[in-house]
Amino acid sequence: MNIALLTASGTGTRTNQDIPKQFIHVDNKPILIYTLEAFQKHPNIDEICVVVLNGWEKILWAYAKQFGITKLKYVINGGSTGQESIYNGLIELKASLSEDDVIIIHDGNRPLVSQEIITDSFVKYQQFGSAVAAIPCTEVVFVIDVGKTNESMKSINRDYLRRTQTPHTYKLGEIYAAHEEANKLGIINMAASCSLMEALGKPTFFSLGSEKNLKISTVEDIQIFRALLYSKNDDWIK
Ligand SMILES: Nc1ccn([C@@H]2O[C@H](COP(=O)(O)OP(=O)(O)OP(=O)(O)O)[C@@H](O)[C@H]2O)c(=O)n1
Ligand SMILES: C[C@](O)(CO)[C@H](O)COP(=O)(O)O
Repeated sequence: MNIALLTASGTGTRTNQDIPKQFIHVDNKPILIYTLEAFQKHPNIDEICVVVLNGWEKILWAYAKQFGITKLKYVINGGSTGQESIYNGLIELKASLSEDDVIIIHDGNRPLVSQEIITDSFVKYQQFGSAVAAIPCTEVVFVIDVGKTNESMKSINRDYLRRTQTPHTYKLGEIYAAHEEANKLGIINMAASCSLMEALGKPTFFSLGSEKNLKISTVEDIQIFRALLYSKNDDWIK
C-alpha cells in the first residue's frame, strides 16, 4: 500500500494571520484541500493521513467530505516541531500498516504538487529505495560570514547544489526506524527527512521537483500561489 502523510500542524507564524495558513481560503478552498486533492487524484495513492493542529480535526473531516477527499483515513494531532508531527503520523501508521508499506510525506502547504512529481517520487523510490523531490539552483549563491550580512565570503558552484522540497518517499519501516534513532540521539527539529537521514549517515536520492511546487511560508507566497492557480491553463507554456 502507498500512504500519503501530509503535515498540517504548523501554526504559520510567518504569515501572521488569524488562522493557520493551511486553512486560509484561496478561491473558496482551503490551501490544504488543494494539496489533498492532488493525492486524492493520484492513482498510486491508497490512503491519506493528515497530522493537524489540535482543535482542527473535525473541521478537516468536514472539508474532506465537502471536497470529496475519500482517501482520507487518518487525522491525528501533530507535535511541537515538524519532525515530531511526522513521527506522530508514523506511530499511527505503524500501528495499522506493514513495515513494507510505502509512505510519501508531503508538506500540507505545498498545494501545487503535480501528478508528475508524485509519480516520479514512486519511480525513484523503486529505483533507489527512497526519494526526495529536489530542483536545481538557478541563482548564484554566496556564503556570508557571521555578522557580515552585506558582504560575500565565498560563492558555491550551483551546478553542485540541489534545493529540496517534498514529497519524500520511504518504506514505513525505514523512516520509522530513522525517527526512533534520531529521538535517541537527541535530534528533535529535522522535519526534512533528507536532513534526518544525513544526520544518521544515510544518502538521499533525488526525484522530480518544480519551482511551482512552492511551500507557502509567507503572505507573499499566497499571492504567488494565487497567480500560479490562475495561470494553470496557460497552454502556451511548453
Ligand atoms: N509543528 C509543526 C510544524 C510544521 N508542520 C508542517 O510542516 C510543513 C512545513 O512547515 P513550515 O511552513 O515551514 O512551518 P509553519 O509552522 O507552518 O510556519 P511558520 O514556520 O511560519 O510558523 C507545513 O505543512 C506545516 O504545517 C507540522 O506539521 N508541525
Ligand atoms: C521538508 C521541507 O519541505 C524541506 O525539504 C520543509 O520545508 C522543512 O521544514 P523546516 O521546518 O523549514 O525545516
